[in-house]
Amino acid sequence: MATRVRPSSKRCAVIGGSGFLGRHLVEKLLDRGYSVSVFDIRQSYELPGVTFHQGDLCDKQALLPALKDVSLVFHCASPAPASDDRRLFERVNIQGTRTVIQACVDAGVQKLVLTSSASVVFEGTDIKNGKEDLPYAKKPIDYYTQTKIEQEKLVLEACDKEKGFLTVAIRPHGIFGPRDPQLVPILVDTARRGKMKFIIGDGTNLVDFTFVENVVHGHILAAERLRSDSPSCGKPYHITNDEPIRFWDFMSEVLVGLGYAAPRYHLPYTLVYTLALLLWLLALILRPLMSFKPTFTPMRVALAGTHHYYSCDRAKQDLGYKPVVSLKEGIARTVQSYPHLKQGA
Ligand SMILES: NC(=O)C1=CN([C@@H]2O[C@H](COP(=O)(O)OP(=O)(O)OC[C@H]3O[C@@H](n4cnc5c(N)ncnc54)[C@H](O)[C@@H]3O)[C@@H](O)[C@H]2O)C=CC1
Ligand SMILES: CC(C)CCC[C@@H](C)[C@H]1CC[C@H]2C3=C(CC[C@]12C)[C@@]1(C)CCC(=O)C[C@@H]1CC3
Repeated sequence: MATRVRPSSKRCAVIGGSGFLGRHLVEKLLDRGYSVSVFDIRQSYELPGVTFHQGDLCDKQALLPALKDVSLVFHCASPAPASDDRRLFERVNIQGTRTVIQACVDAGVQKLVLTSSASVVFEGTDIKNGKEDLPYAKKPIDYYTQTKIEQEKLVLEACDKEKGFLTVAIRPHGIFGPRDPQLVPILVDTARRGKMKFIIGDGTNLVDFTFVENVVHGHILAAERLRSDSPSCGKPYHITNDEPIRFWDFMSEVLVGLGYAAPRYHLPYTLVYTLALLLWLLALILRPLMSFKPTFTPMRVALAGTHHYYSCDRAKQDLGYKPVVSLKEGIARTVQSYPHLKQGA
């Protein structure tokens, strides 16, 4: 009888490995002695120990070679939230994730770790110390979040101990750090256009921002602790810095660190949210004629003006998680990594 060769436990694949989080994850996996296969629609770097496979994750035939002899897969690919493209999110995050699961099963992969998002429970209203048992948002704030919910459900429901296919989801929030293409660049662009003078609301709302290395640490712990007898099978885990900070203090620290002025003047939350909603509707109506992207989208205003921070107690208890980089150090390292975004550069 032919015996199936069990893939090496030190060989893994990172789908979305060319992205911000994906690349940090790949670098840490290499440090820890893994050999890594990256699957992404684009290739953004080269590293010894990494094999690149370029393709669309919606294509199972393209995925399979990247999963050959791999026992562990990290799925951290997604279209950028700012694209606000419903069809693209549905195709990649929902149908594509079904394809990823099928490809993993066909290739004999034993563990799948999904990068979900803490936003799957966020509806635009306050969440204080939210735990994983909060229900999924019934009215998600955008298409991105809507499809991240469906994606997480698909991955967690696919966990099958009998068949030896184990899954877990990590829910980070507000990832920042060197090479982030989103948070700091958008913030600096807004400041350079003179639009970062205002604080939305009273400025006291607490939010989680998570240094990328802590997110990576959470993913690796989840993967290494995932066994058929572990409590994490088929479960989601919040991974944050565990240091909620006032949204506007975080923005101010980054801006001041890069030489820009901190926002000072207050605007009422409801007024800004209503204006953002009207602008978003206008952009939607005018889309066939012209394209414009408002900076203050309803999603960003909701994120900037409400409390939303999450408890990591479950990750601490089941995974032994503890942040490895403090918020203070994370901000300092991030600011230092963007010399080209400094005022006057
Ligand atoms: N950045 C943040 O604050 C947060 C991000 N997340 C999640 O973390 C994950 C990683 O996000 P980032 O690194 O920030 O984004 P990113 O945009 O830097 O990386 C995503 C990667 O996915 C790839 N990708 C997109 N569509 C693909 C497709 N059809 N086939 C193959 N590859 C494809 C992109 O090329 C890119 O390299 C995503 O799943 C995102 O939803 C969750 C919470 C917060
Ligand atoms: C213009 C300013 C009011 C805001 C500038 C900063 C924002 C670009 C970021 C502040 C919070 C960030 C965030 C995300 C993207 C970037 C911000 C809106 C996510 C939506 C990324 C994807 C997720 O899963 C959740 C994140 C929440 C926080």
